Amino acid sequence: MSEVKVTEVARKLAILRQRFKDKAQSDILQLQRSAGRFRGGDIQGPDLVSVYQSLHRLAGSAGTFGYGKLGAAARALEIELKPLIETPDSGCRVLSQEVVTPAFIERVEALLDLLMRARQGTEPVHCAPERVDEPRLETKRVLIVDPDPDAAETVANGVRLHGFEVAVCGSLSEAVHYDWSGLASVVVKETLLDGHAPELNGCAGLTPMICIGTEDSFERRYQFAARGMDGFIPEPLSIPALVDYIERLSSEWADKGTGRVMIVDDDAELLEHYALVLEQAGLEVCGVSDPTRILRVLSGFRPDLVLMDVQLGKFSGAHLARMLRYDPEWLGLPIVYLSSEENRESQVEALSEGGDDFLTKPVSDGFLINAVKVRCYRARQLDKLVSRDSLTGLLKHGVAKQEILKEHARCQRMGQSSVVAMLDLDHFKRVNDRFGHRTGDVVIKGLSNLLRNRLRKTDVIGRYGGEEFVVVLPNCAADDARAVLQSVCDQLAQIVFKGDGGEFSVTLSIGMAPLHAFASSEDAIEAADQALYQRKQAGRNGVTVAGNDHPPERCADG
Ligand SMILES: Nc1nc2c(ncn2[C@@H]2O[C@H](COP(=O)(O)OP(=O)(O)OP(=O)(O)O)[C@@H](O)[C@H]2O)c(=O)[nH]1
Repeated sequence: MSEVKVTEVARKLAILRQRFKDKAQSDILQLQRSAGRFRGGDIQGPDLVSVYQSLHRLAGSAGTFGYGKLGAAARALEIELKPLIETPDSGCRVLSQEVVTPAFIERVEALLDLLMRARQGTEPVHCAPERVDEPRLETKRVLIVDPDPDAAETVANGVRLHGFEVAVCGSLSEAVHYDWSGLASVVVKETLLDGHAPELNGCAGLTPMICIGTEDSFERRYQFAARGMDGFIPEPLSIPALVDYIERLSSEWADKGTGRVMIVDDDAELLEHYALVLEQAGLEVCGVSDPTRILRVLSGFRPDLVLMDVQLGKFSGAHLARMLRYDPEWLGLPIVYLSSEENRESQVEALSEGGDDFLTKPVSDGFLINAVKVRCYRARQLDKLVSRDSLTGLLKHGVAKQEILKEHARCQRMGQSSVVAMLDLDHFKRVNDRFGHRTGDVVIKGLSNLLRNRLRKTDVIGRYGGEEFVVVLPNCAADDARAVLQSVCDQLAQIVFKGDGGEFSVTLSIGMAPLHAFASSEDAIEAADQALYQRKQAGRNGVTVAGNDHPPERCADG
């Protein structure tokens, strides 16, 4: 996040803090009026309830805005008052004499002092956003650090064929001056890690670092881990295996820093505060203050996680959580209550209705960021397990078809053009027969990685069957799609794979069709499949567009 943006966030947080202070002051004045009545022996049930609610609000929010002592004092009073609120009228009258003592009333009156003292700066206030510099990854650029320029260039060329931009450095001191932001990985030759490697101090956590080396032993691996390496890959180096490693690490890292969070809280200042803090840490946030809008917002925003207050005016967060689970689509959605409820029994009760966890208010900004990121990360990993193919990480057949259906509907609605394409590796059976199934798997992963890197983030890429893939290029004219898909064929053909029986390369056949031009997504897929069949008939290795009158040019059969 830029300095300007950090200052802007700090400015907004300061405004929120002032709003909280004004509101808290009027709440506390109200509390003092009630305390005055209590002193005169006028202790009424409704008055007690409203005092309890004000204390509860202060206890939950004051800490977040930097008034820790005020929050703690309100919390202590709230806890003492709670049994009174839960006791029937007759018992309440007896109990109130024991609880609402002169000392209790004095403590209520002293709340204003705690608010004012903080204003005069006698209470340290930690309200500025805690800066959390997260690595923001684009999985496109790789830095190779190897003192041997020829070896470095060979690796770089291999990795480039998989769709990455690659830069090369000869030493760590040169590497640390390179811009690491947005790197998918830094690949380091093992010899550079012998000795102290002080250049790497402070680099851990910036971007995934992978070591390549000849000696694969416990001692060596441990040494690399101590130097901050996130991965190790032994030589002789297989470029597809290295690319696969880079893909895996960079996708894990990218997931760690991101997430979509929906916050449901009827306290406007708190809601805005949480949203600013989380957005500043790189999360996408959608705030909902009116619980009746939850379902509508959920469908549009599709969060990884919901943070929900337990009491939202007349609505109970626990009931809302139960209601969300009516829809199978939201059965797996993690719901975390953000509440000042500390009582374990009440927490368990709320959890049993459909929530997954509790974060007790007030939470520090840093704790909130980490707690949310960890939960978003887990939710995304789980979602991947369900919707993604385990070998390639691409969308599974059914999920891909759903996405194509959605894109078809979008095209119809917006009048835009998109392209659907079916891709099939050529003579793949021969690869398996000659080099074995495991080598065949490396080829399938190689093509998946190439597709991920060559296509846009918004494109749909699915594994349709064994060695068959489907892609959708939204908002793309047929000529542009054809050029991109042809370049995928060309790049794949240049990649050299290694198997037990020697080196080899593979080719790819593609059939494509304009998604928007068909009445249904099924029809468009069928047309792309027919075009793929034509390409296979006409010699494979290339792209055929559905509906082209003349048969495709015949290519040399791979
Ligand atoms: N290694 C590996 N092979 C697979 C996987 N899924 C399917 N296959 C293999 O892919 C091959 C597909 O062979 P065919 O359908 O005959 O097609 P082909 O040999 O690619 O020939 P053309 O498509 O006509 O060019 C079969 O040998 C399958 O076993 C997989 O996950 N891993």
